[in-house]
Amino acid sequence: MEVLLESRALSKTFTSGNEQEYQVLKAIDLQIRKGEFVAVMGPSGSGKSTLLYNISGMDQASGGSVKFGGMELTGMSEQELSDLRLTRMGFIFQQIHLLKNLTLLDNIILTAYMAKKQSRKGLNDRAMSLMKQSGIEGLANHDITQASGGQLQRVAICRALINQPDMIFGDEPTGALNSKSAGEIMELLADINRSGTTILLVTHDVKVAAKTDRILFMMDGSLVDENRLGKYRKELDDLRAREEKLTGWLAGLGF
Ligand SMILES: Nc1ncnc2c1ncn2[C@@H]1O[C@H](COP(=O)(O)OP(=O)(O)OP(=O)(O)O)[C@@H](O)[C@H]1O
Repeated sequence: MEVLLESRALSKTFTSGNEQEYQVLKAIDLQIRKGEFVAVMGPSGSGKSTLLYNISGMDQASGGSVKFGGMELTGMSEQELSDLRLTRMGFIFQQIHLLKNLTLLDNIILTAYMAKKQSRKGLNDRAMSLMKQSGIEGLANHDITQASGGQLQRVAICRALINQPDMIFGDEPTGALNSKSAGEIMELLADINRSGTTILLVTHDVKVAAKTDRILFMMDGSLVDENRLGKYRKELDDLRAREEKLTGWLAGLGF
């Protein structure tokens, strides 16, 4: 499979208040292939979110290279990065960030509509079809006060998919949900992945990671190990066995 995202010797350094430099990412070499579903795990503060921001062009690396779809991100202007994120990437976070005075459907299409590249009718139709696929088509004209946390995360997933991105980045997308909703969101993401969208997400949750193909383990700014579980097949695979395999692996890494 073709490589979609690649980093080489990616580093990120922050400068603290007293001018001390603090290296959060240390020479990260990473390859994500088209169609993969990858999770990043590791201790708090190990640099997982920073990695996600730097490989998706939300933040600028301090050194090394990041290529997405063959294009070098380091050195792109803010406008170029913003266009790339809007047209080829989708983002989902623990905090959902929806606007309260809009309907859920309008929340889904807002950013794509502001980019003025697609008609309102085309966006509405696509948003409705995504809402249907996500099991929330009945909520199109509701606002954020009329939906549960799990339903709002589905809205955020529809928003992330509105421009048919090549890749979705998720930072703890199930972190604020109860375990039932988290499981359902992961089933939805697994379906989206099966239909071709590459996904990378950061998670602390073994149950979440067990539904991905490959789990990277990050420690102190470096990727130190990975576990290839292979694609999760809902009807055939024993999810409990995948979770146990991961739990044993993580325990071996001291996590
Ligand atoms: N903008 C910033 N300025 C300064 N330091 C930062 C900044 N962003 C992150 N850091 C520091 O970088 C380190 C890694 O943070 P990061 O959020 O990437 O870790 P994480 O593995 O995602 O943690 P968690 O699991 O707790 O979310 C932390 O020590 C954090 O304080």
